[in-house]
Amino acid sequence: MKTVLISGAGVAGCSLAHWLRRGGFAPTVVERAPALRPGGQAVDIRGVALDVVERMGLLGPVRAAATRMRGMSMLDADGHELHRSTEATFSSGRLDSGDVELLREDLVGMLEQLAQEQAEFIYGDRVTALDQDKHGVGVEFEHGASRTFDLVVGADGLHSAVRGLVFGPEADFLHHLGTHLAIFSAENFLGLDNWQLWQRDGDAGYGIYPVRDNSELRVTFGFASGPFDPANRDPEALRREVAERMGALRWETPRLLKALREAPDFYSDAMAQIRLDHWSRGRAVLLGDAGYCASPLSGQGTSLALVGAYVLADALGRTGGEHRAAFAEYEARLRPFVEANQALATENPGGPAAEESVERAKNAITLDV
Ligand SMILES: Cc1cc2nc3c(=O)[nH]c(=O)nc-3n(C[C@H](O)[C@H](O)[C@H](O)COP(=O)(O)OP(=O)(O)OC[C@H]3O[C@@H](n4cnc5c(N)ncnc54)[C@H](O)[C@@H]3O)c2cc1C
Repeated sequence: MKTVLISGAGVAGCSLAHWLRRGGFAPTVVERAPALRPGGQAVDIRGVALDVVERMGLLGPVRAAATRMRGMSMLDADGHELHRSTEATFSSGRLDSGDVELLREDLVGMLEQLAQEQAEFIYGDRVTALDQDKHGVGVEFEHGASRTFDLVVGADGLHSAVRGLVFGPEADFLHHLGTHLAIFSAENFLGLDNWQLWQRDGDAGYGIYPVRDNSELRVTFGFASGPFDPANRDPEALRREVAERMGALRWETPRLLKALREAPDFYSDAMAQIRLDHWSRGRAVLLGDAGYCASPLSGQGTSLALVGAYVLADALGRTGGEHRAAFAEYEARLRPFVEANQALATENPGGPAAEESVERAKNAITLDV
């Protein structure tokens, strides 16, 4: 049985572990965090990605966990309502579309549970060195003993370590989109009932919505920023920087600042895309945000990860694990889909992509060849 090391237990890594096991491979997932990572806002599953979820047997649970937003209000800098909509929200698009929006942590929990039954999971460790030859890939870990695998997959997100080890420095592939995001939870002190608030104040603003039956809020704070310095990724330094930027805003900022300081699930990153000419080198291949992050602005990062995992496992299965042929097929099938979805983030700077573009992009691939 061919062995595959997957770096990263996010949407991409957990999905791939499931599909590889079903295809007769032996996957091992190594995740840097000590346990499943909570936090983040809601993510969207759209178009072809819903078919993938259905083939995993998860469409029912995913729909049951979907957010139930009724609409949204846009606010001015002092919190006065400028406009409201019961047809669409910024986070999920049209409310009558059939697409699913759910909390990232709920989706990853379901995917991890499915994969856990079949794959080896190692938490609290990470790859530190890779050494490929024609027989396999020698892998060194920060804590565990060295091992050899037939293949290695980098599914370790925007700042992928596997990409760094195999392809080179992040700065060569990361395209900053000019904004930085921070996401954290708060009590529902605004009394929101399945209703989103979006507020803009100059080049910064909040997106706020209630989750878990309105029992808590997830707050997104976005602000214009220069290119992200990958070296400066200490979470507490980021939290201080975010607090400083939030301090310039009016409205509910004092209470939001208190929530930011106390939040156990603070997450922050640059809005950026990853673009590479090739997603594989030898026995190593990239998947999801690690290889082709489209940024939260596209609304399609989760769907790309789900579809990418399916296509990669399918290609490996049909080539009997012959990685050169499989990686070439994976890339040929997936690249047009990736490009159509990355374009959603840049088509209308400062606002959402056109509905027709989203419809086209979310279905720009067929699962069966
Ligand atoms: C905590 C968190 C919150 C997020 N919140 C949002 C959100 O609110 N909205 C949104 O649109 N997108 C969010 N994202 C990004 C979104 O999940 C992805 O764009 C999308 O789901 C694609 O998933 P992925 O599996 O490729 O990458 P990710 O979801 O980023 O998963 C990558 C995984 O790899 C792990 N990892 C990182 N480095 C290493 C390493 N060196 N070794 C081992 N493991 C490693 C990470 O801990 C993570 O579990 C979030 C990501 C994270 C990690």
